[in-house]
Amino acid sequence: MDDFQSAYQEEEQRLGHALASIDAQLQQLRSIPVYVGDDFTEQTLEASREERRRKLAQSAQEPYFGRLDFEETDKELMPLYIGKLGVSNVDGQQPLVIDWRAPIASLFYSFTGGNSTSYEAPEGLIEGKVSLKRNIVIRQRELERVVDTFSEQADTPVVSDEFLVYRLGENKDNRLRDIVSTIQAEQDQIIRAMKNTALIIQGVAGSGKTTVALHRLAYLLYQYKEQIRAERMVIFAPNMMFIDYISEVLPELGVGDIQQCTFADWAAKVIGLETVPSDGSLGLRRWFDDEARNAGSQAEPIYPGRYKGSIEFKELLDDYLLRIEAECVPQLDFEPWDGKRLSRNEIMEWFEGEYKYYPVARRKERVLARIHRWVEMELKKSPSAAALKERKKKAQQREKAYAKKWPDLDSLQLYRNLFQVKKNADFAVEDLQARIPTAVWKETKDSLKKGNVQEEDLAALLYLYAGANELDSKLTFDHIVIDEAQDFSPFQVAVLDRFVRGHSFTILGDLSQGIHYYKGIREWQEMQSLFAEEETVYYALTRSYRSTMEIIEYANEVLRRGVGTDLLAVPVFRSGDPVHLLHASEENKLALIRQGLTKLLEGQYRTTAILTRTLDDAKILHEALAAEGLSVNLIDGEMTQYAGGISVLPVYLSKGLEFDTVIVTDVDAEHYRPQDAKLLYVGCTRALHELWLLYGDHAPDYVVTEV
Ligand SMILES: Nc1ncnc2c1ncn2[C@@H]1O[C@H](COP(=O)(O)OP(=O)(O)OP(=O)(O)O)[C@@H](O)[C@H]1O
Repeated sequence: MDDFQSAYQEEEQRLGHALASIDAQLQQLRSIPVYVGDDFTEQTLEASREERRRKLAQSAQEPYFGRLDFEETDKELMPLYIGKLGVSNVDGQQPLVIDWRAPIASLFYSFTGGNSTSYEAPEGLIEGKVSLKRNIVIRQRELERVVDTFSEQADTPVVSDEFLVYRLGENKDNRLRDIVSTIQAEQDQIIRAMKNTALIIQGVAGSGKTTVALHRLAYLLYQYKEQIRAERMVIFAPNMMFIDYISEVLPELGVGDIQQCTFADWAAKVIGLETVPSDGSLGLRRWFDDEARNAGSQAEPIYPGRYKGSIEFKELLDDYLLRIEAECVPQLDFEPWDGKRLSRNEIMEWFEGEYKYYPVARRKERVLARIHRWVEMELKKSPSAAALKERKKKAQQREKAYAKKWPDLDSLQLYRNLFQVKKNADFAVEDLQARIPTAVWKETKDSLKKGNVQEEDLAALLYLYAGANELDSKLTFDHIVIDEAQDFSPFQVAVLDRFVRGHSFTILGDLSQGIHYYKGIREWQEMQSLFAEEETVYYALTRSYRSTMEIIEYANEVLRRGVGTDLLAVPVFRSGDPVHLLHASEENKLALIRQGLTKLLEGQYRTTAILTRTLDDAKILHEALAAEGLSVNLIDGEMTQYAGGISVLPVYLSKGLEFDTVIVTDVDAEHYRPQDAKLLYVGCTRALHELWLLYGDHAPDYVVTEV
């Protein structure tokens, strides 16, 4: 019997033993009648039994995916079996399967060869030696595959990528999946990083940023179970379709209830806007489809979105908030009835003294309540019942009138005041206005006048809200994930920092995919500088797991030529077809697209994207393909679900997604301007196995047409 056969047999036996133990525990739990009564203690016990039943039933299908033989210094060698959920043996004394998030399981991911290794446990650093790292595929209780990625016995004992490459070669369906069995060391480091840190992650396309962020949430919930709750964690994602695309990973990891939304949806809810400002799809269209808007301009223009997302604007609002506080109390005494007076000085004393540490809207509320109490005390001193009645009536009217003299501290009203939308401003703002670029000021004022709030105004509105009001604990988070963070502004992150405890952020993105030039960041330093040095850690992920080597090398060349960046992806050694570079004309375009669809139509692949430059192009192509009898989905930015199969979409909406094959159409100078290299890079890097590029007569300089 060779080594492989004996390993397989050994694992088959061990699997039988593990399944028998899990089945026995499950049976025992199922034999306990389900409690349906009203006793609270019994209900709690029943809930925990139900949770165990659910977990054991899940483990009974695929109990583990890896084995690590670890010999702790001066202790016996222990084969550790690692799975998505931890399971003890029948008597509950020994671990049968170790949860992938447990400290010791980190060895499975961080071990990269060598004689000694260590891991961080709650009791300190544990040292020892690894003699075997084995990947085990179990599907529906059957052992399918055993691959040793490290063995001390091997001739060249190094950790190999064999299993990873096997996994990456699989076809994907229309959902992102968990990667617990193949998390790489550099990804593991991010997943297990300390909770109270603002992690900033620059990761090349396909480096697993989104996936890693989702695994990190599962890890944090496991590691800090006493301190955090799933409902108080949030993922900010670019659109609802993307949220649908990632929706299976967390349930696969046994995690539910984490909030997932766009920043605009969440912000509009907090501020109480009736409609969510149109983001993305409309804004993007205007920008990407309007060639004229950029033509010829060399210097960077002032983009209102960049300005309103800047720390400079935040600082202006800090000054504005100080002004609001200083000018909030009306310049008059309060007279509940003739002859009785509460001076403004006294009112100011309350406002500035006792209530000083409350946010201004709360202070206003407190002061008005105090005035009301003062009135009631004074009323008691009335000389007669008739006088009391008369005074009471007057006081009621005057209290109302006096309250109206106070400014409206609703954040939208404050913002409108800053842009002088109202005739009689509550606060003097001329000096502040002078600091806002005129074009931005005018555009914003016009838009607010029409009753419109734009997406780029949301950070400021939230900031005014958070500055003026006491934040309800229901509004604050235990952890915030920001995906595609290169399209976020520093101000957005700064304002989110007000809504999270301990700067607990996972901020991920890729500057090479920063296609929303009019609002995103240019350097990660713009985000890092928001935090003190000890509050933030920066990681760079450079290995790309999604695409074949051929695709990554091609996409890298686009970046090298078009952007001159050094943020290039390093491929995992997985080879596939050369990139299909085809000259296309209006006449043969559909025929070439059909060629690119072959494997999907034959059932070998499950997803193909045809990427156009604009939404209008996508609509036209969608119609043409549908007329040929193909079943094609048009993705237009308004969709909330991603169905897989053949999709036609503008390239800018493909961000974050991936497809077995990608066909990029219209790659010519008319559709791709010199500044669109990043956009093309995004398109190319969506492909897992095949990339087809249909270029026209005049391809931009950054497009290689021969390989
Ligand atoms: N360690 C890993 N093992 C197996 N697959 C992995 C691993 N890391 C990432 N992947 C796969 O690589 C692909 C890309 O992952 P993901 O979408 O999370 O990357 P990303 O960095 O967010 O990409 P992009 O910025 O290009 O949208 C996914 O199919 C994911 O399953």
